[in-house]
Amino acid sequence: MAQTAILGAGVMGETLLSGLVRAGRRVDHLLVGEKREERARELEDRYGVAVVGNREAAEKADTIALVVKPQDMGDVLDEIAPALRPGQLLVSLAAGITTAFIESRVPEGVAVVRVMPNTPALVDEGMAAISPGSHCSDEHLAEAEALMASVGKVLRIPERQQDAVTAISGSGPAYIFFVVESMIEAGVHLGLPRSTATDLVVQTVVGSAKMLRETGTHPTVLREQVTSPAGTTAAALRELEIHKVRAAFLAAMEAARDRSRALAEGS
Ligand SMILES: NC(=O)C1=CN([C@@H]2O[C@H](COP(=O)(O)OP(=O)(O)OC[C@H]3O[C@@H](n4cnc5c(N)ncnc54)[C@H](O)[C@@H]3O)[C@@H](O)[C@H]2O)C=CC1
Ligand SMILES: O=C(O)[C@@H]1CCC=N1
Repeated sequence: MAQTAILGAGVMGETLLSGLVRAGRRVDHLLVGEKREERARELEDRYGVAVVGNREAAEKADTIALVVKPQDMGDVLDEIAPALRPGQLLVSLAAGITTAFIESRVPEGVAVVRVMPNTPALVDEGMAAISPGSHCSDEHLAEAEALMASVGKVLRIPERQQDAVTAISGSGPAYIFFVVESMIEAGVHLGLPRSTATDLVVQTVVGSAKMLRETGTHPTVLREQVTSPAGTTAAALRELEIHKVRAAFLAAMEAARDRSRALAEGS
């Protein structure tokens, strides 16, 4: 089977690595490039995977996942470019970085796919949006799709939508965790033990997400089903409207989209 390399094994790189291992990918078909020595040893111990230099990983692998921070992408591409050959596939998971930027730094004929993943991939419930670069065959795109499908759902989108997608599903888990934190704190203010509040909130979020997915019912309808006339939910939702939570989400996601665009310009 073809070799896959993961360059940058932080939060997202390890998430992808662990997902591929769970999905049955043989460890001797995987290579990791990781700058931090201690982190490299940790991954070798945990997965039995070979951690090698970026250049060696790029020489040996057919598919190379780039999972470093956007600010480190230029350096990594400059390091591996001399080892790359036409037909290899680069799959970038970095926010903001365009396929054009990557293509401009690697030999012609190297295929590039841009992906926006998210951390629920750690429990095989990831949401990844993928877009092909300009020299990417259907086979290359299918290969990138299969890579990400090992840790969740995959959607093919035009690259111009990637900044908006980053603001929704890429950063989205953080918004949900923020809501969860806020609800737990509120529960504590209402006098519940923290552990009770945590159990209540986590199961409520999981149950609500499952309803959305399994019933396919519009969220507005599901919300109305909970909202009795002159009841408790109506009282709570009025406060959320007064505090402009809907507008706050719009502003937050516009800021995330704009930040993704700025990352593309190297800031
Ligand atoms: N964490 C998240 O929720 C998401 C992250 N991403 C993207 O994934 C990428 C990685 O993000 P995280 O894993 O959160 O960051 P991280 O900081 O946890 O991991 C980056 C890793 O790359 C390593 N690294 C840096 N320079 C290197 C080099 N020259 N060679 C080899 N390794 C090198 C670092 O030591 C670190 O372990 C970013 O581009 C980010 O935009 C995308 C979607 C979600
Ligand atoms: O915050 C970030 O820049 C990365 C990209 C999407 C989620 N985390």
